[in-house]
Amino acid sequence: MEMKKNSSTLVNKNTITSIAIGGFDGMHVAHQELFKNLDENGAIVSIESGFANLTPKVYRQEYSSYPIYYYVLDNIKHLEGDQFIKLLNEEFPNLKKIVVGYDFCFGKNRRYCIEKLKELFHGNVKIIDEIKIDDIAVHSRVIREYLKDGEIEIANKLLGKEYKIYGHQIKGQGLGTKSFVPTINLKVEQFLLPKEGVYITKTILNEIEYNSVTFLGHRVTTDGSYAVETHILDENIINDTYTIQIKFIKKIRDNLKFDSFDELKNQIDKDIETTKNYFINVY
Ligand SMILES: Cc1cc2nc3c(=O)[nH]c(=O)nc-3n(C[C@H](O)[C@H](O)[C@H](O)COP(=O)(O)O)c2cc1C
Ligand SMILES: Nc1ncnc2c1ncn2[C@@H]1O[C@H](COP(=O)(O)OP(=O)(O)OP(=O)(O)O)[C@@H](O)[C@H]1O
Repeated sequence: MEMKKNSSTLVNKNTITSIAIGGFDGMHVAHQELFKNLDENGAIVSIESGFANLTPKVYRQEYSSYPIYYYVLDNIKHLEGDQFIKLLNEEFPNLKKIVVGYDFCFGKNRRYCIEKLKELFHGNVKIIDEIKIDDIAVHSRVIREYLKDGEIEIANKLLGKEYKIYGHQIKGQGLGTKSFVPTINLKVEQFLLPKEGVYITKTILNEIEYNSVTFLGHRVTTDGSYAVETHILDENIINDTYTIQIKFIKKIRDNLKFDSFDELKNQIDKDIETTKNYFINVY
């Protein structure tokens, strides 16, 4: 069967001797634990469901030095167990070891799981027990729920890093500089956005990381439209970069509707103070 592989991956598949298999959205702590069990000729086999929104496909390689090969779930989900293993052996002719988690299942109707994998693959099968942090099982779906609740600190713990999104600059209402504070307005695609509210963040422009405070949500006080806006602290940035990255650190408050621009301005000033104090105390 014709398989789509990551065109940016230049490693010859004949050299690969071990693989980790899964969805790998988030490249979280448990995923990293799987990767630790790969040898130096290891690779990541990423099965694309089309729903990844923590680390959408093109952003995933950043989080591992092992080459990632992508397979579209729809192209392989009809396979019987032996056909799936045959495919892996054909794709990676020198495959000696497969690393998966305790809940890994594959093939038609996910009918085949760990025992079948051990039976069908003639090599080393390494199973990773369920990884938990502070008694919370680490899974992409669990991390998504924490982000949707604005629980960034827990999400980041499970991710093993600060949750980061990519976006590009768009024009805002033009109100910020005039009435409030200057902000960079972003258009974000593919990434899950945390709950509406105000967050302590870091913003990366041209590979330089700045302390920042970010609002995301419907601008209920002004035009009501959905916005992602970041204010860089203590810097007068003329931003000419197309790609902007935002790392989320902590939620300060919910999105609020104010009766006047003055009240919103006061609150934004307080948010900036809160953020500055955070960076002074933590870094
Ligand atoms: C730190 C910060 C907090 C904000 N909080 C709110 C808020 O609680 N409610 C709201 O409607 N808009 C909030 N905003 C968005 C402002 O309404 C927005 O910056 C203003 O409309 C200017 O938009 P513009 O950059 O498109 O001109 C906030 C903006 C910042 C930078
Ligand atoms: N907490 C965990 N402990 C051990 N292995 C895990 C854990 N989470 C995922 N894995 C393993 O990592 C690989 C990638 O799986 P997958 O991307 O589906 O993980 P997930 O985070 O559980 O995703 P989802 O929440 O969407 O099910 C699989 O082999 C899976 O068994």
